[in-house]
Amino acid sequence: MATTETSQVKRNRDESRFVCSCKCDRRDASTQTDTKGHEPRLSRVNLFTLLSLWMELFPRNKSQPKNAEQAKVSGLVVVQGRKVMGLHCSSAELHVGQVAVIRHGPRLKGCDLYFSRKPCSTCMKMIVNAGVNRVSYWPGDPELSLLLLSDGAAVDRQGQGSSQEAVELDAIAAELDAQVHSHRLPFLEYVAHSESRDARELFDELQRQRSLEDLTATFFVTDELRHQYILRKIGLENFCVEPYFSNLRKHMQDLIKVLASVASSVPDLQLGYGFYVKDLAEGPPRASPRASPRTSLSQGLSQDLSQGLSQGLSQDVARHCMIQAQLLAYRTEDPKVGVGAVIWAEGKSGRCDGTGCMYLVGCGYNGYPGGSVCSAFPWMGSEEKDPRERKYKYIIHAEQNALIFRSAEIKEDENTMLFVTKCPCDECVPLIVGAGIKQVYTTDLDSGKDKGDISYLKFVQLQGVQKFIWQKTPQAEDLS
Ligand SMILES: O=c1ccn([C@H]2C[C@H](O)[C@@H](COP(=O)(O)OP(=O)(O)OP(=O)(O)O)O2)c(=O)[nH]1
Repeated sequence: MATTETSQVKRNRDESRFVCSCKCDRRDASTQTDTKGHEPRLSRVNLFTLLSLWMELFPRNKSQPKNAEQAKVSGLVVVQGRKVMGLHCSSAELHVGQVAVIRHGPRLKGCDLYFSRKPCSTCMKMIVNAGVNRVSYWPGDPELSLLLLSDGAAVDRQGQGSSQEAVELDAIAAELDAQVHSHRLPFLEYVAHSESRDARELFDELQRQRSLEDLTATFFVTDELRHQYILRKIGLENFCVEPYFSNLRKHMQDLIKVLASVASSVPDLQLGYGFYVKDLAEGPPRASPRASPRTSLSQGLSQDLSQGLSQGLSQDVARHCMIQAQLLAYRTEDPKVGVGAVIWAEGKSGRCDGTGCMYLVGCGYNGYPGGSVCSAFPWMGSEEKDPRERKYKYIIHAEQNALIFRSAEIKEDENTMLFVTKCPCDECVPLIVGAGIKQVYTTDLDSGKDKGDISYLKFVQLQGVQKFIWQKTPQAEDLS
């Protein structure tokens, strides 16, 4: 197994990074910021770490029985090279490591796995034997929780680390969190159009605060002694030493803050917004606010599809997927606007995953061609007079990258759904239709605009693909 972590941990356990990824490509090596006055961006490692934490929170059917061993739900991101192969979470019956083995089997060879909790030794032995390149996990309470044990005796041999195991966290650029909240965030921008300033600020603060409290309670071990105890038990005793311990906790808190800001940038249903078929005159919205994820996802869907209709996802699943896309947008290489896209499909089988029968098809963000040096490309927008200095001909759109780097084929008889943080432009609409995507979840803020280099005219006329547009719920609309 090609990993040089043991020596690198020592060299890199400094203020900026705990473990250096020795396989970074040229651009990835720049981590949080780019060279041309770009806004700070998330590093690859931080993106995958945040996605794994977020996957742990995939909306689950509340009536599902608890895992018999009381294992904590975990999230997982499977990455091969530049491609995200899967986003998973554990189910009532299976740990997320088992889900990975079932879903990917031999395809795990050479992959990097990002877990939201240190997996148990049973999962770890299978994963390592599959030939993975690296297993990275969030250094909090592990899957087999040590916080649940009254006498402190670990039931699992948590400390038995393999050489592929690593904790990978990059320092967050100081401005990133502020930027996450001030950036042209499409969903908050929509709110800004429709609410008074006071309502907006209150709204914003409420969401963010609530989100931060919930995420901290889930992912952070507030008590330092407990945290040190956990680190020792899971084989990370080196991180208990200062200044590494404080740095580690600071990195963890910074990442949780970013996740809270991103999550609160897609306000939830309680605040009166959701994804609905746009023209309310067409009848009641098809995405039901109260439907549980699995009921609206799986029941009767193929039947509905054969009639050319689908109910749409439950609001909490749709919002969850949009936040995945919003996280991806923070890897953008466009200095002005980050766009993220994820494509999920609803399979006919494979319910072992905590995501039910939903599986990831692909994901992407807007950026310059892979493997290139982005400073070689023009990066100005429409404000630049010289067309040769504008970015539009070079940047690959989020939807395009999601299709190019997809890890699964799009099947005609399945419901395939695109979640994209910006209204698809005229370059992307034909790709969406041609690829066989059946539903698009997005915002239509740009819809109908023609900016010359880029236009957004085709989406309005798009037929045969259901459009779920982020807007006020019909109930909130009635009240206003
Ligand atoms: O379907 C789409 C449409 C656009 N983009 C990306 C490509 C490009 O990186 C950016 C262009 O965004 P916009 O249309 O907002 O242009 P701008 O020049 O950034 O902003 P402005 O509206 O000020 O002209 O968005 C996508 O990824 N997918």
